[in-house]
Amino acid sequence: MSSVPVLIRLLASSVSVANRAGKIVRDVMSKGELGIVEKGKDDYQTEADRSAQRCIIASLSAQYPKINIIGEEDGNQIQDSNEYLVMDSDQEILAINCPESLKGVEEKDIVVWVDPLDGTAEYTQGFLEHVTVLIGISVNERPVAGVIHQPYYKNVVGSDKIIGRTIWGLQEVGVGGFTLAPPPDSLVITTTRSHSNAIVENALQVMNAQQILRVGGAGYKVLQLLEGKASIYVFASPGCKKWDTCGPEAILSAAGGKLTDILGNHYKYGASESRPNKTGVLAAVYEDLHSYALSRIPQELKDELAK
Ligand SMILES: Nc1ncnc2c1ncn2[C@@H]1O[C@H](COP(=O)(O)O)[C@@H](O)[C@H]1OP(=O)(O)O
Ligand SMILES: [Mg+2]
Ligand SMILES: [Mg+2]
Ligand SMILES: [Mg+2]
Repeated sequence: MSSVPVLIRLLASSVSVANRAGKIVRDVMSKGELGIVEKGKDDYQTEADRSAQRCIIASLSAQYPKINIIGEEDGNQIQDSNEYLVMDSDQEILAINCPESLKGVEEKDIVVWVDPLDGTAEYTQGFLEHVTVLIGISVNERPVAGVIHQPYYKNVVGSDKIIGRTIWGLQEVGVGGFTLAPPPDSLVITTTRSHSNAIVENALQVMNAQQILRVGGAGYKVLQLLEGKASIYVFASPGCKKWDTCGPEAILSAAGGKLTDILGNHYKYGASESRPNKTGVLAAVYEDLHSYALSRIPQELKDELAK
């Protein structure tokens, strides 16, 4: 067990803890007491965000004390979180052959970005399939592994109905938990449904898209790219933060895709980086779609966001 490199063990633990966090998200909803707190304009937190984060951070920090773990929500009372401790590891991930380049990674080299519930606005409004739990693992400022868990995904396996699924990605290994599909035949853009503004709309208009999907969450939109439901994810606004993109970017790049800001630059995921992704999000599985979108965005709009 201890011969398994820490990065693989951490990804295996992240898959297990994301599953548990997803159950917490469902349980809070079915109890019906969301405990909504307004953090800012169009920015909410619920009991599900708080409890899921406590579960993830308590579980990972108990097992990996030297890793820097950064979560979206404030105020983690780790001391009374024992009921939430998840010490399991996903066996399929544990069996992965670690890429040579990641074998020597130590706990102190790793920064983990946690979004316990991505798509909080949609969660409170009943768009439950948009909700995800995101765990992003970065090394040397780059996302190398990640997990997107969908607590409300409906699966039918034989005669059994299974709720929830977990998607993972690891640099140089690939992705799992779903089937990668080619992009749609026509240009389909996916974007925000709850954080739009004039600049966001301007960046959509110039794309000449056949269809614009307005859905919640960075995790869900990246999944739409991976499953061939959308061609490009365009969000020309500063609202997303490092925990929104670290996990999804890791999975997208493990699948050969690309996530950048709207200027085409990669975000860095070191612990001292500022939290907001100030210059927006542009993502696609295919390089030509990403560069098409990049070429369509007017320079004035890029300058406006980069200001
Ligand atoms: N203006 C904003 N204020 C707070 N969070 C934002 C904002 N814009 C985006 N986000 C975060 O980025 C995610 C993706 O954005 P969108 O759904 O608008 O495309 C949101 O679900 C939200 O994450 P979270 O729900 O975890 O707070
Ligand atoms: Mg939030
Ligand atoms: Mg989020
Ligand atoms: Mg969140």
